[in-house]
Amino acid sequence: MTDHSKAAITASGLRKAFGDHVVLDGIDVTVEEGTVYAMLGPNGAGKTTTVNILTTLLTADAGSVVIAGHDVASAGDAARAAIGVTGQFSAVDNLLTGRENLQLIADFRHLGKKEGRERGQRLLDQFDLVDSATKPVSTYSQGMRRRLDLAMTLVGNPRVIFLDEPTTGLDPRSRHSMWQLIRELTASGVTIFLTTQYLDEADELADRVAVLDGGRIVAEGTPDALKQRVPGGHVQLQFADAAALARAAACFDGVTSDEEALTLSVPSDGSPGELRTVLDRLGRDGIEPSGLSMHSPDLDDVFFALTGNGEAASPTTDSPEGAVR
Ligand SMILES: Nc1ncnc2c1ncn2[C@@H]1O[C@H](COP(=O)(O)OP(=O)(O)OP(=O)(O)O)[C@@H](O)[C@H]1O
Repeated sequence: MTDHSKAAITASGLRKAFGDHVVLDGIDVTVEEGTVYAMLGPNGAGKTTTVNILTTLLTADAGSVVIAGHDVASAGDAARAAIGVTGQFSAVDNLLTGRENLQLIADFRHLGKKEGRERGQRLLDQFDLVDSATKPVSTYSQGMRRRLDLAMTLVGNPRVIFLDEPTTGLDPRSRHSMWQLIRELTASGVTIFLTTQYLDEADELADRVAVLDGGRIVAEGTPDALKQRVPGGHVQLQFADAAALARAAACFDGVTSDEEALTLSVPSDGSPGELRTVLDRLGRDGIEPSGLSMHSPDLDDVFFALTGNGEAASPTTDSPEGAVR
């Protein structure tokens, strides 16, 4: 990885309450230039509130925010000039075509006719929207709308981009194409702050991940470092019938058995030695599993261990594979 020494986003001691509901209870965020920072959290954890404060749409009750070297309290305009925001609710105008939407933003940014047209064309190319450029957005698929929304964010050439749940509700193919676009943006030096409910998305894209829960950041680090913090590795054993499953379950402490799937999860560090111990123990009672697989801890394990609130994290839209369940 490149050596990133400058922070694109620094927030310290952010607090926000709505009435007596404390949503953010003193959070600190540092995002290095040219990296992807993912904020994870169950529904209602305060992710959008954080994005709104970092992007100056909302004022914090306490704390400070510096974006691309500009303090939002004293140099809000300069901070805003450096950022682009793509929210959960698309900003595109359905009645206009893709090209017209891009042109509108270019005009709004006073880019000048020629430059606006050229930048719009480049973005249509980059985001694979050329064929639909002259069709009204009302005819676009969800994935196309999200791509156009992100393209519109890029018209102003922002150095820091905020993506609030960029792939919620997208089908797997559209998610992957969005991920690819995000990777290309970071490769060009752009800094990305994204919120997501999808742990695999954070794992795929983020250099650092923060888990927000109860108004605080309960864990922060690289995806690998976070995975090392929680147990979650296990051997999953499959059995041919319920009787074998029950006998096997009695051999170990701390196991989880699934009587419908006829599987047993035995906590393990995933080493060959531990696997041998498990199989030897079953062998002593003459129990033979019909299949087995090893599982290393993943971000799901981190999330559930740290938030204790897995159910609340279920997305309200269709969940693509890898969503929080
Ligand atoms: N303007 C507001 N007035 C009152 N309460 C608010 C306001 N905005 C947000 N909240 C509350 O603050 C809490 C955090 O909301 P926020 O939208 O930041 O969460 P989130 O983590 O983004 O959730 P989701 O994943 O559902 O988008 C919620 O309980 C929400 O109801």
